[in-house]
Amino acid sequence: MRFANETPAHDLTYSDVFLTPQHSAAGSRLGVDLAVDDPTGMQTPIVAANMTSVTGPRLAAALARRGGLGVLPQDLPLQELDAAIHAVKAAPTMLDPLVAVSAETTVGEARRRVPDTEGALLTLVDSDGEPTACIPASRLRHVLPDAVVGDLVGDPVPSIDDDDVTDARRAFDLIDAAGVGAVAVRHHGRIVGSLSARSAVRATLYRPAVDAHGRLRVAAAVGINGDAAARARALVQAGVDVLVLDTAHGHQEQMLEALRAVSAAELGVPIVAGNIVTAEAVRDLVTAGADILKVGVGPGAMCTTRMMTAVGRPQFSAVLETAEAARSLGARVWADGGVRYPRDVALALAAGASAVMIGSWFAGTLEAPGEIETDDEGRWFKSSWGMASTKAVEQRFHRLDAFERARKTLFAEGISSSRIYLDPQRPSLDDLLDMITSGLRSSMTYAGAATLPEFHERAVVGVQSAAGYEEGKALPVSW
Ligand SMILES: NC(=O)C1=CN([C@@H]2O[C@H](COP(=O)(O)OP(=O)(O)OC[C@H]3O[C@@H](n4cnc5c(N)ncnc54)[C@H](OP(=O)(O)O)[C@@H]3O)[C@@H](O)[C@H]2O)C=CC1
Ligand SMILES: Nc1nc2c(ncn2[C@@H]2O[C@H](COP(=O)(O)O)[C@@H](O)[C@H]2O)c(=O)[nH]1
Ligand SMILES: [K+]
Repeated sequence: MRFANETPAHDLTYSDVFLTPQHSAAGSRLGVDLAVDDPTGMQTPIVAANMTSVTGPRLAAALARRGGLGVLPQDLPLQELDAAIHAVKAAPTMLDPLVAVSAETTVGEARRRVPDTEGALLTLVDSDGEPTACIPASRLRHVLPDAVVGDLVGDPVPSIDDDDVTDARRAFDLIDAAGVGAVAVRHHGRIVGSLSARSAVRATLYRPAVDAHGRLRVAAAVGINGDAAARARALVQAGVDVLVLDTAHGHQEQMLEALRAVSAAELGVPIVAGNIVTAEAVRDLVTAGADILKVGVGPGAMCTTRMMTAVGRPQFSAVLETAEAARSLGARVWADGGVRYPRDVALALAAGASAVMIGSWFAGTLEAPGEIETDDEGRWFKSSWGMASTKAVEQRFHRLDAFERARKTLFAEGISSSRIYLDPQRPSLDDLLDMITSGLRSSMTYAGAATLPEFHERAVVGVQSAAGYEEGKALPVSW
């Protein structure tokens, strides 16, 4: 990447910069390869943050199915992490996962689990948990919320055989020929999943991130307090593919000790560590054993660090400088935090990040762990909070006595409660990924790049005024 004019004298963030179009030989946006240039096995450069309100097994599986990686948070007890890792490993790589409801489930509850969007299905299960029929979520439309799903079954949606699903194009044609948005998928007559026409299309655009056994990949975070190496070993034994050593101030002695210990354990998985924002921190953490650095102090949507401490660094410059330092040592960086538009993802990758970590944006999806709530105007939202907020600190240290817990909460550097609204047009993670990756694919062809390393090499970045940034926004009503 190079700047179009002289290298700026001060640090910049995403909205300060723009990409200039370059001569392109890339024929089509569909020909762009998004495979990730780091050792994690990702096929799409998107990581879901290790935040309790963002990444659980459902979101991690949904993201890995599209080539990205979910990082399970360090605050979960080991037993729960173990179950979450197993759930991701058991999840389908191609089919849509079943959302099971019983005949007694109320319509209100079913609607909160599967909103009425194109191709959305509910799967009715019997008392043994065995799927008996898939029905479209649209069937719950105009029905009172206290009715039960069992009374609405009627004709189930058509089904196809799982042999037909190995070829996504053929599966799409079968779904299309059936005249429905989605079908049930059967193996020897038993319902094993469902597939929407959109998912069949997506299967031709994304490659899942899978391990050597063809199972979806998943990462997990480890804090720096306690025996980090023992916890890391337990996680790898449970099946984790990538470890993320994570603390607010990654350039500290406790982190370096934890990194040395985890690295010495030779667990055979890539080690990500952070958060940092300087080239000096890159060198220290790589020397201690990090393969990838997690970069970003203060850009996060739930983060109050900059206002509390004045510490941090505008994210574009932080990524640019650390990525260069990391690449010179054979390491990589992930750009963590502050991503609000697809353009921010493109800019982080142009600056040299191998992947981009997203938190709050993904908290507002169907797949995020929280329940859907409804505000006074009927709009759907999910609750989110920062991992350094009073709420998170109280949860993390619930085992400490009240006095010690009170001392810890003094240092809160995050928001305890925020509402992340679901976009009614794009309520699922898949919808957001489509938006992000189509923006990115297009961005890459404007820069004349067919792969992410080429994008980093060829990108030319300009610096803009606030008015220049404002000009780029769409106008929903006339001016
Ligand atoms: N990217 C970002 O900008 C930030 C991210 N976070 C996220 O919040 C979560 C919790 O992280 P964290 O608060 O580090 O908790 P951890 O549980 O990981 O503990 C941090 C340890 O580092 C010590 N420490 C020393 N200086 C600092 C400092 N300036 N900030 C924080 N700890 C310090 C703490 O001791 P003691 O408590 O005694 O001081 C404690 O022992 C993580 O997921 C982290 O990524 C949090 C803040 C900023
Ligand atoms: N200073 C704080 N940073 C936090 C907190 N919780 C999470 N984070 C960081 O934000 C990113 C995600 O950024 P987003 O803009 O996509 O939401 C996450 O990975 C952490 O690094 C917090 O409480 N305080
Ligand atoms: K912030």
